[in-house]
Amino acid sequence: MTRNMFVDIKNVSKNLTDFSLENLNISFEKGEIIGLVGENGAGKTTLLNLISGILKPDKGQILLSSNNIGYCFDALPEPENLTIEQLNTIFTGLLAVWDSDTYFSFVDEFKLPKGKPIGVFSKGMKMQLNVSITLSHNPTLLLLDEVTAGLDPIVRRTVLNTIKEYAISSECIVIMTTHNLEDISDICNRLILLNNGSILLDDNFEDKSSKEIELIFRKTLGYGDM
Ligand SMILES: Nc1ncnc2c1ncn2[C@@H]1O[C@H](COP(=O)(O)OP(=O)(O)OP(=O)(O)O)[C@@H](O)[C@H]1O
Repeated sequence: MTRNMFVDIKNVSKNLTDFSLENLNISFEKGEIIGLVGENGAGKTTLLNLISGILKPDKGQILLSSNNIGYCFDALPEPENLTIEQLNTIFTGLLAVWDSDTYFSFVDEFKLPKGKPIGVFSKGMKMQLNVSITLSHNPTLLLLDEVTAGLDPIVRRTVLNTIKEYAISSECIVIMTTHNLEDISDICNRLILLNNGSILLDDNFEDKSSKEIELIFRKTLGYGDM
């Protein structure tokens, strides 16, 4: 699949009560898997919310090549009494782009039970379902907010591999926030470090270890070596 995809953020500012993101300029292109890192409160989720349209910029504009966005929040937002099968029925009715076959292929890959209420799922199962839903409407832009937080090493690896495979086969843009620098090392090819609403570092890379990324992170933020 070849698609001409971009996200273009131009002179964007957003003021929240005690936080502001000032005059942000940045672009993303197809094939990029961007790791968005920064300390707690740096503005990572705010930036994802601006890109997705959940938040509107006070100034500037955000241009997207497509509105088919897959936004995976850090918790499963669907009602807990529903089952995987019922969710399929709902999304089939709601979304013209919903692909049931893809949905059930992810559900089967993750070995998730289709008839149980999702509220009884473990954290890892919920995140695997979250990812399955996010990838089942052929999104051209994936926004992933801390999708590996609290996952055991095996589930984390499965989730990351699934995201990477989707990113490569669909040539979409992935923007992923994480506090785990191994996630960046494992699947990303671009690192963005946000601090207090500003971009401190924007680095394209191949094959960097999480240790090397941590050193860059610490150096850029002015912390000494460990
Ligand atoms: N709706 C809102 N109204 C007011 N302030 C907000 C709102 N949403 C976020 N903020 C503030 O904006 C700042 C950035 O929050 P954000 O969630 O974007 O940070 P983050 O980098 O994702 O943090 P974390 O790593 O802890 O998840 C914080 O100070 C937060 O309190």
